[in-house]
Amino acid sequence: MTIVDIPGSKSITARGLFLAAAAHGTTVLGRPLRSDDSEGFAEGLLKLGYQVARTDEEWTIEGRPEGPAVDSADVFCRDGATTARFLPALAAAGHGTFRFDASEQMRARPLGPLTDALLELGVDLTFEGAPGHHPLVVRADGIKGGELTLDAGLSSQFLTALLLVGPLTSEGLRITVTDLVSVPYVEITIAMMRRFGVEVVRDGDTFIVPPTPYRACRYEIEPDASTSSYFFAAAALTGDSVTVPGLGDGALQGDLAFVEVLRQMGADVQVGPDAVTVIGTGGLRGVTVNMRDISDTVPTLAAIAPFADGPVRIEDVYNTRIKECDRLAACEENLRAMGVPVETGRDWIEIQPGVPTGTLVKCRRDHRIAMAFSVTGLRTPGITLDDPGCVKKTFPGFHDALAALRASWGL
Ligand SMILES: O=C(O)C1=C[C@@H](OP(=O)(O)O)[C@@H](O)[C@H](O)C1
Ligand SMILES: C=C(OP(=O)(O)O)C(=O)O
Repeated sequence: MTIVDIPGSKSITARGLFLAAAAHGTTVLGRPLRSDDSEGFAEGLLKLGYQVARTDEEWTIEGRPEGPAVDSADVFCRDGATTARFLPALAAAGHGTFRFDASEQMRARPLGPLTDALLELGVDLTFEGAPGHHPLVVRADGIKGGELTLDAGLSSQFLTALLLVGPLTSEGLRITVTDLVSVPYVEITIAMMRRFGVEVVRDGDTFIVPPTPYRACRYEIEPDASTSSYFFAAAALTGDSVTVPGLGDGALQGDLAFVEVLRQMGADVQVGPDAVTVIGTGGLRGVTVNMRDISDTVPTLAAIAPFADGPVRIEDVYNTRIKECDRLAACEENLRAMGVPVETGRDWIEIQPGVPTGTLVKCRRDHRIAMAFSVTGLRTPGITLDDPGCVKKTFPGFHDALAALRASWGL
């Protein structure tokens, strides 16, 4: 049994930072993720004048329910969509002039449904370039609140940003969604808001957020379930076993459901109260799976799919085309380069059994493409990455962790 120490959840760290900044009192986040995305979020808060003290073990944040401590700031959100989508909402509830920009990759990703909602709420917001994209300037003067209709069919992060800012508005928010992807991420948001003292009421497609103040707390961040998927997949692929402590049946992250896909494919999966173990059983079955709720794990499944005894078909994942890269296209291109038969459509990919050959993986600056195809490399000699460093977005120590796993398995 190999125990793998997985760093903290990116999504929980980002929400923890937002909630801590918005709360009354001092919050301590235990075991936060230290990666480009989460450090970028923390740096953004610092730019907005919040106090954030970081050690490897915990981050301490002084809350400012009144909003940013500076009256102007220029925030660079790097590649992180949580930073780029959540922080403008936080700033809009304060007072001052705040500019947000992001990397070329993040500039290309959509923001429109969120910014339309903020405009509808009366926020003074302008785009320097293409409407609905970074860079943008928020001239903030508080948010009154009210009713909204939101299309969150491209990203649940639009809804999360509005839910998080809801309690900071003077009258609260009532948000009706016309479409919604990645639902488990919204559940993380609501559960964490509850820990910070705010109860969101859900009535069908409508989310009602009261103008209740957030209260600081001490919050322990669980290991990242999406990151864990590479190690669980590695076990399923090689016939070895991996245990991730700190993730269990009470985990908040929907991406833990990836282990259920591995179970369907034949792996032995044990989900206990404080740990999850995946044991490979020597073969993988083909599967058809809807991954709308867990789309960050699509590349992980695609990367082990050629080793299954039948086709692996992944459905309902259009929005993986607007992540760090077009992930369906990236998976298709790399699998094809390995000689694996693969087809894609607007929102699906189907991979046939095959024997992948070594190739230079084109990562498209996407950490998940790099990490996923590194797992293929456990069974395929000669897999190299054109951009190994891009893993820093969520797991700078990934290559060392995978090397340690290889060593413990004698691979
Ligand atoms: O809210 C979050 O923390 C996230 C939501 C998901 O995005 P979408 O809602 O855009 O699918 C996920 O892919 C992303 O990595 C993190
Ligand atoms: C899509 C991702 O990140 P984000 O949308 O938060 O940039 C991811 O981490 O796979």
